[in-house]
Amino acid sequence: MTSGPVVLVGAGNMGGAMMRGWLASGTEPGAIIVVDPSPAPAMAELLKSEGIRHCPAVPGDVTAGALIVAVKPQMMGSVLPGLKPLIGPDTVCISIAAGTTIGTMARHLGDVAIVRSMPNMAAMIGRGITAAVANDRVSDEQRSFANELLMVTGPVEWVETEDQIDAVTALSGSGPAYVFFLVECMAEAGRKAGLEDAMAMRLARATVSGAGELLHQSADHAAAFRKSVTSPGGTTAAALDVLMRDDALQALFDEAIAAAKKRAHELAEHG
Ligand SMILES: NC(=O)C1=CN([C@@H]2O[C@H](COP(=O)(O)OP(=O)(O)OC[C@H]3O[C@@H](n4cnc5c(N)ncnc54)[C@H](O)[C@@H]3O)[C@@H](O)[C@H]2O)C=CC1
Ligand SMILES: O=C(O)[C@@H]1CCC=N1
Repeated sequence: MTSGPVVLVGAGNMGGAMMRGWLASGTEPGAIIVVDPSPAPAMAELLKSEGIRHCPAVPGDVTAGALIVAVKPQMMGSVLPGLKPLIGPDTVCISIAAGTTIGTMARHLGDVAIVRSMPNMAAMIGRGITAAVANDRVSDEQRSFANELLMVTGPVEWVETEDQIDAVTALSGSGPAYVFFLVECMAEAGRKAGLEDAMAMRLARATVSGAGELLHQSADHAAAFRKSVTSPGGTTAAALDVLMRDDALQALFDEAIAAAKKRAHELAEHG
């Protein structure tokens, strides 16, 4: 099954992160083929320097061992039909696109082995988290091959239903953006509290990345960390009283994640 090359369709931010992960984990450049009509200059340079075959259009002489589709969701409908020639009886097709369902992929690609996955942007530094679901055409061997290809950007969680992938998209797929916005909000609040702009941003960034690193390095519950920052009657308690009042922040997150999940369903409908 692994005899065919790994064909990456779309070498942008996410596809590029995966490709760099494959190279770092020892995949031979000759075992990778990239299909992308307009890769960014840095990516085009990397393909050249690594000696990775770059095809601006789908090649006619390749049967993929794994086919990884990493184009924008809105492109999926126009890109998928052209990928059929890359698929042989043993190919496992892996999508990382938000929203596009296994059903939509099968409509374009045929009754083939399909894994729908959702990584996140921290894949770019090998610190992502990916969830994946497989259709019933995926063999154990194909599933472990897919797992190997996905885990180069961080841990992989396998879920049972596609509905869960939409929830994953809303939580961890889009999640880095919520954290970046949190940094922006904290910095702005710090500025209003009297700090100079750039310093407020430096403090907010370092706070969020440091807290993230604590979570990364320890298995302790987030609530346990929160409690150890919070002295009774102290400054943190005063701030948390505001953030937790009437479940304010929780209610906002409930609404935000439900909106993202709904959007994933809408993207699926337009697939
Ligand atoms: N950016 C993120 O944080 C995350 C993105 N995703 C998913 O990953 C997918 C890709 O997103 P990004 O990497 O951010 O997008 P991107 O815009 O950085 O990359 C897309 C790439 O596809 C290429 N492309 C365009 N038309 C093509 C075609 N016909 N054939 C082959 N390649 C083509 C573009 O040249 C570009 O290099 C999306 O479906 C998105 O839902 C999933 C998780 C996180
Ligand atoms: O915003 C999006 O649609 C994609 C999916 C997860 C992160 N970015």
